[in-house]
Amino acid sequence: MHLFYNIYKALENAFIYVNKLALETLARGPIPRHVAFIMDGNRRYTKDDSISIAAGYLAGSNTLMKPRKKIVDLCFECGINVIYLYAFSLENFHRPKEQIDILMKLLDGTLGEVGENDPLEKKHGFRIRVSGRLELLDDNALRGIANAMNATKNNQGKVLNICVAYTGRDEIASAIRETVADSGFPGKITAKSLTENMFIGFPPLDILIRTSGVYRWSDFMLWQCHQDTDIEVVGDELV
Ligand SMILES: CC(C)=CCC/C(C)=C/CC/C(C)=C/COP(=O)(O)OP(=O)(O)O
Repeated sequence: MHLFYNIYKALENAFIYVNKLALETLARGPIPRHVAFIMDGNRRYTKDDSISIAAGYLAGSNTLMKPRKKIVDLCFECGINVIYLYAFSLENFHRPKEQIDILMKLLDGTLGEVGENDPLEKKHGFRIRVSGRLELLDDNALRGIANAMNATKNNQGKVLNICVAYTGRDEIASAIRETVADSGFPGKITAKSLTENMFIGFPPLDILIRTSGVYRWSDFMLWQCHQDTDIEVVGDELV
């Protein structure tokens, strides 16, 4: 028993050391500043492990949001200042209602916990912004979202953007509508005026990561994937 415990401890220490080394190596740069994640493959993961879809989404959410070396923690530790998550697309509304309800409850559960006693938020002091057609969400999700945005609204610097009820094309269409409504004149539509009316706005993306091994864009952040130095950054607190 004693021998097994020693082997276990040695492996644990080796793991901590390798982890630290990997982080230090990564931190030497260059570090991307703005990174987006398409959080795909949660249902496929449930088939391999024969667990419920709810458990699969919870595992996905925990992999991102839990403290101690999970994705958001690691990104902020490495010096990435702005993270974007694609948590629910407009297309996802076509899924079975029970699956939509699972995700809405998860948003409420995870975002509803953000606040004073949340270790991840305490460690990094990041702001949470949620973008998309929030009016299409149910009360569960809206409650969690309101809590997270409110609890972190005074935080400066790091930002966790969560896109819900979102697609990139809908964002662009909505920005065109807003720009015309603001100016009353289609001639006022420019790349800059549209940027100002996007749900997410800027800054542009450095890296887009899709989990699950599938190579597809899925209509995420189409506008922001373009690096254009001529466009003024909107909201300098995001840079
Ligand atoms: C708090 C917070 C940010 C929560 C997010 C939770 C989460 C993991 C959302 C992902 C939702 C989703 C519809 C993924 C895409 O396909 P899929 O993974 O459903 O299915 P697939 O395996 O069929 O591609």
